[in-house]
Amino acid sequence: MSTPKIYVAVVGVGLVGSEFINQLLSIPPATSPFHLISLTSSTRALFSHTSPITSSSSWKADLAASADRPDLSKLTKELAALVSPSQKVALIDNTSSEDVAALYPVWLGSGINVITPNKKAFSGDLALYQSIIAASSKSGARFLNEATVGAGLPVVGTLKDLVATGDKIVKIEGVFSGTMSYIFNEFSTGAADGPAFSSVVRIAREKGYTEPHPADDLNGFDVARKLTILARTVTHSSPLPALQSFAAVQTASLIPPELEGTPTGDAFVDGLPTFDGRFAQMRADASKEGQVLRFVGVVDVKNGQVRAGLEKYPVTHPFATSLGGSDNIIMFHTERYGARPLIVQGAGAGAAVTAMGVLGDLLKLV
Ligand SMILES: NC(=O)C1=CN([C@@H]2O[C@H](COP(=O)(O)OP(=O)(O)OC[C@H]3O[C@@H](n4cnc5c(N)ncnc54)[C@H](OP(=O)(O)O)[C@@H]3O)[C@@H](O)[C@H]2O)C=CC1
Ligand SMILES: N[C@@H](CC=O)C(=O)O
Ligand code: NA
Repeated sequence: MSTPKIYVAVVGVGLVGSEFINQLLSIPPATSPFHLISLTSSTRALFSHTSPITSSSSWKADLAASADRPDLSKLTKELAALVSPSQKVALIDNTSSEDVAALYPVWLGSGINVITPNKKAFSGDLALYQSIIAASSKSGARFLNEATVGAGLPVVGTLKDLVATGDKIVKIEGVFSGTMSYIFNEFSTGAADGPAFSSVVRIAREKGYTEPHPADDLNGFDVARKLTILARTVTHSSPLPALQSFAAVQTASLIPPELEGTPTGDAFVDGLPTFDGRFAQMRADASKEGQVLRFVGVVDVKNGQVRAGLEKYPVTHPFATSLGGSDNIIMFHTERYGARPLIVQGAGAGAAVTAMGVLGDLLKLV
């Protein structure tokens, strides 16, 4: 008897969610190990496990035409009823919602596997993270979150493998934000002048690199969340204390105080040009010293420190010479790798590479 196809439910159909659905549906149905049975946006829902969604050209219109409103507790019951020893079910959270993240223990406890690029659950309150781990180990359902750090780049999986095989992590450092990478690769090249800061932020947003609210990138919280996810992954094998939340990371925000609390991303980006002069001055100062600006993060396991901020690097440093676009670069300094760290580098944001990371995780359930 052949294994039944895995039922897949998607919550969140924005940039990453839409691309994920299209990548999933591009696997030929005859060979696909998945049945896409449910879609939930912030306003509409579709559930159809007897007649799965197969068309990448019509799912958006079908969802928009649905009379059903989103109801995650109903969805939970419907999915839990499908779980059996021979039937796997996966919920893909493609939102950045804390409310959705808070449901992971319930889903995992019901045997529903959770796959997500959403950082909130793994970098927020330690109690939520611990209840996710407990629910997963009790039911055997898996949570997979490769795309939470470095988008599709193999960062979380690499770290898990290093830890599981007994290597000792000394330090993880690098450029962890696709948005910050793009901004500073374009803005600070070593020259004394260049494009306006606000204009590169606007382009990063148009390219789909930023969080739904770009202030969540510029305040350093997105990097702090990624560092928390990595720090928690190494904690059980190191002297680094488990971070209570990403808020415990030493983070230097780039948000002008006057723009703190700006409610919408549009208003935030519209308000930035007023402060272009401040950023231009920082670029000119770095340039005078033969340096560039880069926003970096460090999980210093040996010294028990986790921090993120804007730093200056010589124009000859790899952070200045080898990064382009939304590139992330992550260096794992470990006992086994010695003086030459294991390095992962490549695009660290954008819908296509992030959705690939999510789909890659889903394929691990097969
Ligand atoms: N973009 C990127 O490069 C990367 C993104 N990520 C992560 O991927 C996730 C998605 O990002 P992205 O696609 O760019 O963001 P988007 O804002 O484009 O998409 C998020 C979607 O989630 C929807 N949503 C919010 N709350 C709910 C809810 N309760 N139920 C159903 N849908 C909901 C939003 O709807 P509405 O707009 O109507 O509120 C929106 O369509 C985020 O967690 C982000 O951090 C990770 C790595 C890289
Ligand atoms: N906004 C994030 C998206 C990926 O996590 C980034 O810019 O890195
Ligand atoms: Na990744």
